[in-house]
Amino acid sequence: MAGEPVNVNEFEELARKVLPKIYYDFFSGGAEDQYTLKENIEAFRRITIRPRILVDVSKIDMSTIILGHRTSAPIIVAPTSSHQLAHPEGEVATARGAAACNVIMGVAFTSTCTMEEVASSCKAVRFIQTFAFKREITANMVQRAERNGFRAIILTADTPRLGRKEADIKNKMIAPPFKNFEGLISTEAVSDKGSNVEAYAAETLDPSFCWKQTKAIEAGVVAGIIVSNHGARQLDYTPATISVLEEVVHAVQGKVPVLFDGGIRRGTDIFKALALGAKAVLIGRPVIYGLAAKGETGVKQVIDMLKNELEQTMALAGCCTVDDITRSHVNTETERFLCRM
Ligand SMILES: Cc1cc2nc3c(=O)[nH]c(=O)nc-3n(C[C@H](O)[C@H](O)[C@H](O)COP(=O)(O)O)c2cc1C
Ligand SMILES: CCCCCCC(=O)C(=O)O
Repeated sequence: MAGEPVNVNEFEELARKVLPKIYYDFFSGGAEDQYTLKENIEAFRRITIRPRILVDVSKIDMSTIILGHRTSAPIIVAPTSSHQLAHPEGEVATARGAAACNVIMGVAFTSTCTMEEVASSCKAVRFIQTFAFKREITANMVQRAERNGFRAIILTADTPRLGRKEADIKNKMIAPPFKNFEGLISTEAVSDKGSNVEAYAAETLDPSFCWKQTKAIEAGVVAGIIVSNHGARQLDYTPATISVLEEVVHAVQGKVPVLFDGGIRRGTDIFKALALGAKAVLIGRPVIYGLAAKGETGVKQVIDMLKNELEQTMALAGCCTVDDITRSHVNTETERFLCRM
């Protein structure tokens, strides 16, 4: 690629060049056959946009309110682990990039900078992500989240154990120290069976956690739902997230906002997800590729790129605000098929 990257896919190319193969494989890979990984991207290509023309689009406003926080666009940085494997400044640089773009930063508990380091690095609105960890780890995380001004807790519910990422197993992927666990478990977790990320998981996750224990839902403390398949890193052959988004939106009946992630690489993808009912989207790998390529600047450039592309899509589709984006602005494959019958 000659010159500066002009889209997210070109940022991935840059990241692939600068990262050691073992880390590029870790960030880019999915579970087993990687069917779902490809589908997360391909399913977006099967959705087409139905623009409105001759609309006054001289002013486009992408801003929105997510769980009470006004942001510049319906974009959130997805919680992803191990940012220092992409760049020495790790999650601190990512959070600063998010803050510069005025979007929400999702921080994984399995980050390489501590929650405290991220919190003191910038003014980004921050959400902390947790797995169903053993109780003492969860209690510690909640107390620190409150103390450090995290505004929401994202509970990742699809990980009673870790998905099988075969590249990591072959590469004998070594997890970096996940510093938030310091004092809670041995951060020297090791395994002789390939990826030691699995050793971390085995030591910290509570696989018995189930619906019986999720009193939170009954108590009404669930403020939102994220439609996600973990970037296709857990159970392979689950459907592309964009293909099930609408079904979830219907089931939720507007009781809480529905957020979305998986395979967003273009502003048109964000537009499609909003048209199918998402309040906002989370972006995982593209942010990591920006971080790997250029640190904080790269994170900002990736988010700005997606914002610019969304703005362009809205203008060309005749939508001045995110609320103007409706279900009738997209056609799914099923609808096109039915039209032909
Ligand atoms: C390298 C990597 C690490 C991730 N780590 C976590 C994690 O620690 N916790 C979590 O809930 N999700 C994690 N995810 C899933 C993301 O939150 C998100 O669902 C996914 O990246 C969205 O798909 P995308 O990468 O296509 O945007 C991770 C994803 C990637 C690619
Ligand atoms: C308890 C360690 C788990 C790390 C998982 C990171 C992750 O969700 C992913 O790589 O995907």
